[in-house]
Amino acid sequence: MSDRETRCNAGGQFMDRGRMNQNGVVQPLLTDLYQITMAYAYWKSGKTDDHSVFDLFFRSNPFHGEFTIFAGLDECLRFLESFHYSESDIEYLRRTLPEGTENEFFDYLGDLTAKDVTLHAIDEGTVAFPRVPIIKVEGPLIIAQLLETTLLTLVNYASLMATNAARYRMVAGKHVNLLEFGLRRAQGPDGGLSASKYSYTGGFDGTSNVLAGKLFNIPVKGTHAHAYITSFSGIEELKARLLKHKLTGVTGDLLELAIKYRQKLSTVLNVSMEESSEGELAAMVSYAIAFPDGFMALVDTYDVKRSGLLNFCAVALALNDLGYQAVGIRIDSGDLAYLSCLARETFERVAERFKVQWFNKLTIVASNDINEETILSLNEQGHKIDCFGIGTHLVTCQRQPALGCVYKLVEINGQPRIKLSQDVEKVTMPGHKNAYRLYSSDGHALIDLLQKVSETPPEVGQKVLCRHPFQESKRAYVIPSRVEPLYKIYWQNGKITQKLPTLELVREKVQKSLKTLRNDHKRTLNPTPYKVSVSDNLYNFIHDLWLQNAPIGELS
Ligand SMILES: Nc1ncnc2c1ncn2[C@@H]1O[C@H](COP(=O)(O)OP(=O)(O)OP(=O)(O)O)[C@@H](O)[C@H]1O
Ligand SMILES: O=P(O)(O)OC[C@H]1O[C@H](OP(=O)(O)OP(=O)(O)O)[C@H](O)[C@@H]1O
Ligand SMILES: O=C(O)c1cccnc1
Ligand SMILES: [Mg+2]
Repeated sequence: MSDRETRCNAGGQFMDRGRMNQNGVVQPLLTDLYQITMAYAYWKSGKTDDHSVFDLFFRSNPFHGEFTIFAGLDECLRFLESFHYSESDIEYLRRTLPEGTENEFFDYLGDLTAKDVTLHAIDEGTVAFPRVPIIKVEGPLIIAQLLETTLLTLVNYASLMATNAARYRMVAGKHVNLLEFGLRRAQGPDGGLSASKYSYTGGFDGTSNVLAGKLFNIPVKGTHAHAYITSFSGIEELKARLLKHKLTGVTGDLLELAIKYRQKLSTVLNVSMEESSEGELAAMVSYAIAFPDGFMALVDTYDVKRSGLLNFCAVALALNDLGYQAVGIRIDSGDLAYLSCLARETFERVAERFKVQWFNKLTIVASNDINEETILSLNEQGHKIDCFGIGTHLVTCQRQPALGCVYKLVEINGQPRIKLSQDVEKVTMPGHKNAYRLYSSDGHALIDLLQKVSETPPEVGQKVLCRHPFQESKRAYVIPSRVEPLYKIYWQNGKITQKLPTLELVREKVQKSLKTLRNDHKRTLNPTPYKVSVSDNLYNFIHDLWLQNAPIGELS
């Protein structure tokens, strides 16, 4: 059994490499069968070592937006590092490929690694745009081809998720906490883990997913479910009601104190005690005893106004008598704008009436089918929510469930390759290219420029002609104030060649990179497209090759 298999089987799905964890499901057989059948045919036809260049790019931005956050590079590099068919992989392939597949091919596969491949990429966490390759893979045709599906699966969802999360962060603003609550609704366990990881990358503050917390060192956060409240039907069920004072250690009766405050509060808040739920009170008292320093309660099980807030404030005031400060509430149904304002007013009134200043700072968490539009609408209406717990729409990427990154051969043995299509958008940009981001004097990204690798890079202060790749009349001169070469070599000679950033640093990079984008590219409604251009030289090269390759029809 290989090293990989031992670790996967013994340690569960993830392998601890001392850095970020690698998903054990990511292995050479996590691919489409056609990669392996092509590999055999390449091998048979003597093409294994043809020097190839593949571009990995997407054709349009997700969510009707004009930017995409590139994520997943770290996992791609770990995949290259561990790329090796185990004995049982080879054994499986022998059984699976057609009879007559030559034995020597399997021996060849058994020795295959990614050491002869060079991978160029833009930095993980950077904003990226359609048609500009985010990864370029260069090396022997057979291995470069075999990497296609796995690299795509590692980049597509990661980038989609990070982009989605970044969009939620943009609409929610800097000061609101965003928690990912999506595991139960995600596309399976692996989708759930990736969602937690990449929503953190995109700008969320934490996740409810405990395994993601352990594996990726993401803050884990949460409240409790309605079941906790409904599991109590009255105060007589309370087995524990005593709590020691935080400072003096003197035991107090939390239930008795809460009942006393509940009575007073019913007048202050003008709600009747009879209408409120005693089961809910009992549940809150018991939860507060379990977590006196972290008391956070769900207040919408019966009625936020008539029951939840009254019971919460009663327990929080009782805790205060015993030297503790409650944390806050979660609202999971109803009109979140109205209820959050009501809760905040209630806390302010209680703070004043009972002289407990910290009540003003209680946290209000809102959840329940929240998406980008809900947050925008809540912002318009005015709300007092400090934290959104977001699940389904975030992790399933409701507005667009897939990013369409593709992996295309653009050069072989120094010869450019072009894939033609009736649809201009789908014509590939041939040849090995470099990409530069050109910035204006105010620090904003102006345009991305693709060139042939043989061309001299654009220079600061020098006028450069930037052309639309397919529309002849669209071109502009740009005098950049800064030129950023977008690619770095991340993998070469069998090694990762850059110091890889931690997840935390990638998360910071996302926000920094987004800052370089003008607001009109980032707005939700009808954002301005960011320009992606080619050099004059590349333009002519593409169009000459296009003409050479497009068959000439005959009319009769
Ligand atoms: N003030 C608001 N403005 C816009 N959308 C809101 C507002 N308050 C809540 N929402 C959203 O409206 C939807 C309400 O959903 P729904 O009617 O299914 O829930 P509910 O009846 O309040 O609660 P539940 O069915 O979970 O008990 C949710 O998607 C929620 O995020
Ligand atoms: O709404 P989301 O964005 O997916 O956020 C996560 C949801 O998960 C929980 O609901 P639960 O599974 O208890 O179901 P319910 O609230 O829909 O009844 C929680 O109370 C949130 O409502
Ligand atoms: O901790 C929570 O409040 C939570 C976690 C997952 C789903 N819904 C809510
Ligand atoms: Mg819900």
